[in-house]
Amino acid sequence: MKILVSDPVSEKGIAILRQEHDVDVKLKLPPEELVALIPGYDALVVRSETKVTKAVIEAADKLKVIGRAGVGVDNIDVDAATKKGVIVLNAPEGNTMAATEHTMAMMLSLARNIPQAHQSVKSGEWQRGKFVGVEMRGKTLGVLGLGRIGTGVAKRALAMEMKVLAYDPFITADHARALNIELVEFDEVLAGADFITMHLPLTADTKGLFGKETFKKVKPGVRIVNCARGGVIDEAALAEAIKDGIVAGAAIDVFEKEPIDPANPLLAVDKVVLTPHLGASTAEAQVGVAVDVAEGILVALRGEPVTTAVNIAPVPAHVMTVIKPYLGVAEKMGCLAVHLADGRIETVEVEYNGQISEVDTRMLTTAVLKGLLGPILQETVNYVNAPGVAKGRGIKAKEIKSKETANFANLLTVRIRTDKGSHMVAGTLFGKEEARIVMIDGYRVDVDPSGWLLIGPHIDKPGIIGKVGTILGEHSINIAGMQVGRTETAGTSIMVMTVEADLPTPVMLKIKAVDGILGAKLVNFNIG
Ligand SMILES: NC(=O)c1ccc[n+]([C@@H]2O[C@H](COP(=O)([O-])OP(=O)(O)OC[C@H]3O[C@@H](n4cnc5c(N)ncnc54)[C@H](O)[C@@H]3O)[C@@H](O)[C@H]2O)c1
Ligand SMILES: O=C(O)CC[C@@H](O)C(=O)O
Repeated sequence: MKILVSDPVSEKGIAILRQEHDVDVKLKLPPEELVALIPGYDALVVRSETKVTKAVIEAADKLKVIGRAGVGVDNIDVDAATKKGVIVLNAPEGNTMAATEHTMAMMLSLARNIPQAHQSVKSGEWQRGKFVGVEMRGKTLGVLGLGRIGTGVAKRALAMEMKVLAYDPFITADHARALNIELVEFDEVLAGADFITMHLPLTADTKGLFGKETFKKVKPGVRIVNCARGGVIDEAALAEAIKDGIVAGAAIDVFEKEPIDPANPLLAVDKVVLTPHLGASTAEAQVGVAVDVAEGILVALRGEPVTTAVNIAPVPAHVMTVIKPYLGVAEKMGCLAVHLADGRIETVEVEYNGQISEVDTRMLTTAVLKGLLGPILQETVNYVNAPGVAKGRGIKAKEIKSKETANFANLLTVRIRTDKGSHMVAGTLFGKEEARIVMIDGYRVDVDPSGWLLIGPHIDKPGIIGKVGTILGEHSINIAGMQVGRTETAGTSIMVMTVEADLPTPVMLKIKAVDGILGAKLVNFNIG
C-alpha cells in the first residue's frame, strides 16, 4: 500500500513504514496539490503543519488512516474522516515529556526575564536592575487541563514548592488529591493563581476560553503560559491585558495562526517570551511520536484495531487483551448472519455469555456490524464508521450480557431480525485463537469460518448431500470440508461445506433446485 508523509517526521518512523509499504515524503504541499495527490494513497502521516481539510478527505478515495505524529488533531477534520470511515490516530505520549519540560522552561524564562536579559547582554548592555524577576517557590500555579502534560507540569511545580490549583471538569477530585493538587472551578484558578498554564485541547468549549472577560477575573500581576493551542487564548485580549498591567507577562509557544502572523498583537508587547511551536521539538520526542504513529499506521493498514485512534471509543489495554482474540470471529459471525438473511435488517442483537460479558464489549459489537455491513455496501465499513453506518440505515444494535454459559467458556451469539424473519449464529474460540461457529439457525455445527462456505438447510433424507457433491464435482469445485448439523427435533438438517472457490450463479441455482434443499447460501469469509 502507499503512504504519504506530508510533514517532517523522524526517519526512524519512516523506516518502520517502509518495512511493509511504499512511502513518499512530500513536504510543504500547497492545499490544492494535496487534494490532487491524496487519491493515490492509503495512509497519510502529518504533524501540525498539514491541514487535513474536508476537501482533502473527500478526495481521498482509498485513504484508510491519517496518522498525527503528536497529540493535537485540530489540524484534521476528524468528523469528515469519521463519516468516510477513515481512522484518525495520534501519538499521544511520545512528546509529553518534551512539552512538559518546554512549559517549565517557558515559565522560568518568564519569571526571570531570560530572553530579554539575553538579548540585552548580546547587544552589549549590562543592566542587572532591569531584569529583576520573581521566584516560583511559594507561588500558586493554576493548571487548566490536568491531562498528561498538565499533570507533568503540576508535579514539577510541586517539586519547586509551588501550590497547585487545577481546573479540569473531566477528572475526579480523587485523582487530583492523590497528586497533591487541589481541583477547583475555573474562576477559582483565575482568582488564586500567580501563574496560569494551559494544557487543554482546542475544542469548541476551549476556543477563546481566555478572552477579555476572563482577564477581568484574574489576580493582578498573573503570568500566563500557553504551550497547548493558540485559539485557547484571545491574543488581542492578552496583549491588551499585558499593556494594562493586569497580566505581568506571558510565555506563548502556540498561536492562533501559525506560522505567526506579522500583525500578531503579541509581537508588539515586551513582556512576552515567544517560541515557534517548539513544545514537541526535542530529538527524543520526534523519534517517539514518529515511531508510535508509524506502528499505529501499520496496525490500521492490517485492518486491526488501533488503540490510539481518536475517532474510535478508546479501549483500555486490559479490556483489549480480553476482547482482541474474539474480534475476528465476531466479524465473521456478522458476515455469516447477513448471508443467511433475506430482507431488510431491522435489529442486530449480540449476546455475550461467560467471562467476556464482564468487560466493555462495544468494540466486538462493532466488529459484528463491520462483518454484517461490509458484504452489502459499496462504501468502506470499518471500526470507525460501522456503528454510524448501521444507525444511518435504521439498524438497531443492542447487546445482552450474562456470565452464565452452558458449553463454552465464552460464547457470542448474533441474532438478526429482518422484515422477513430471524436468523442466529453462535461462535466462540477453541483454545486461545481458533475461531469456531458452533450454531447456525439453531443447528449445532462445528465450522471453521474461513474461505468459502456453502450452507444448505435441507430435509433430513438420504441422497441430498450426494447430489450437491455431484454438482460441485461436475464443475471441478473441490470440497475441502463437510459436516451436517442437526436440531434436537428431527426433520431438517443443515449441510455446511467448505468449498475451494467461488460458486458461479448457475451452480448455485442447480444446488438450490435439488429436491429436499430448503435454500443455499454461499458465504465468502475472505473479509478484507
Ligand atoms: N506545544 C506543543 O508542541 C505541544 C506538544 C504536545 C501537546 N500539545 C498540546 O497540549 C495539550 C495537552 O496535551 P495532553 O497530551 O496533556 O492532552 P491530554 O488529553 O492528556 O490532556 C488534556 C486535558 O484537558 C482536559 N480538558 C478537555 N477539555 C477541557 C475543558 N473544556 N476544560 C478543562 N479541561 C479540559 C481533559 O480532561 C484532559 O485531562 C493539547 O492541546 C496538545 O495538543 C502541544
Ligand atoms: O508537531 C509538532 O511539532 C507539534 C506537536 C504538538 O503540538 C502536539 O499537539 O503534539
